[in-house]
Amino acid sequence: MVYAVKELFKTLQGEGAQAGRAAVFCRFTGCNLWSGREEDRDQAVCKFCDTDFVGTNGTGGAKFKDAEALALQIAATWGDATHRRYVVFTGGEPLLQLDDDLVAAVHRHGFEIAIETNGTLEPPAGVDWICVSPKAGAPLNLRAGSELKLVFPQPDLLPEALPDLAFEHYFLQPMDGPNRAANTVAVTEYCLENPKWRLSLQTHKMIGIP
Ligand SMILES: C[S@@+](CC[C@H](N)C(=O)[O-])C[C@H]1O[C@@H](n2cnc3c(N)ncnc32)[C@H](O)[C@@H]1O
Ligand SMILES: Nc1nc2[nH]cc(C(=O)O)c2c(=O)[nH]1
Ligand code: SF4
Ligand SMILES: [Mg+2]
Repeated sequence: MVYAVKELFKTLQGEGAQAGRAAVFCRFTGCNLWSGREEDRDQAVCKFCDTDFVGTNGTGGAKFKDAEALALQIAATWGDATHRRYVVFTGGEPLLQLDDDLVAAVHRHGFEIAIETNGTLEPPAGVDWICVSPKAGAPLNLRAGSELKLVFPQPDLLPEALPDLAFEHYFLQPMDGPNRAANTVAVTEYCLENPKWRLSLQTHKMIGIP
């Protein structure tokens, strides 16, 4: 199939349990919880998104004609190092496009595969690291994985209201926007009282990398 990619770049994973690790980020175009247009934000299921995922005009963005073409570009973006090759599929919502063919192609190129997903859709088999970030008002269908990363606060999706889940790690990430400082204080207090949860900061924003 053809894959629509907004941007493709190498950086450090900024968030969650893999923070600090070198990774190629493949940001797919499109999401099932928001059109990406500012005029639709108020009506969207997910209203706080910090990301432009519309079109294919970002750094390294393009339409790729098949899985091998995209895997080759991911490998070229990573460079020569053969050790700890890591790709993060994000978006937008990556599970609208990530399929068995692409998983197989990037595995053939020696990559571990991570996804950042809103948890509404099932992933293909073989994904090595699954980060689920549930959204208030959207179905949480993916209830197990490597890490749960809940953006906080979402008044209609508080941590204590989550159903039974089976993740290896549980993170709260302060919602970025006008209240980021207050949200960071609130997450800190929540983690102090509820040690199941850990603070995830968006460290890439702190150091000015993508
Ligand atoms: C842009 S989303 C793309 C992947 C997927 N659609 C999802 O929501 O998980 C990547 C990550 O950024 C988080 N995120 C989005 N907007 C944010 C904000 N304003 N503050 C903090 N985290 C945010 C999401 O919850 C998710 O964990
Ligand atoms: N450095 C960096 N780390 C990230 N972790 C998750 C991101 C995302 O937008 O999915 C992201 C991102 O956009 N940049
Ligand atoms: S689900 Fe993810 S990509 Fe979609 S609007 Fe929300 S944060 Fe953004
Ligand atoms: Mg981001």
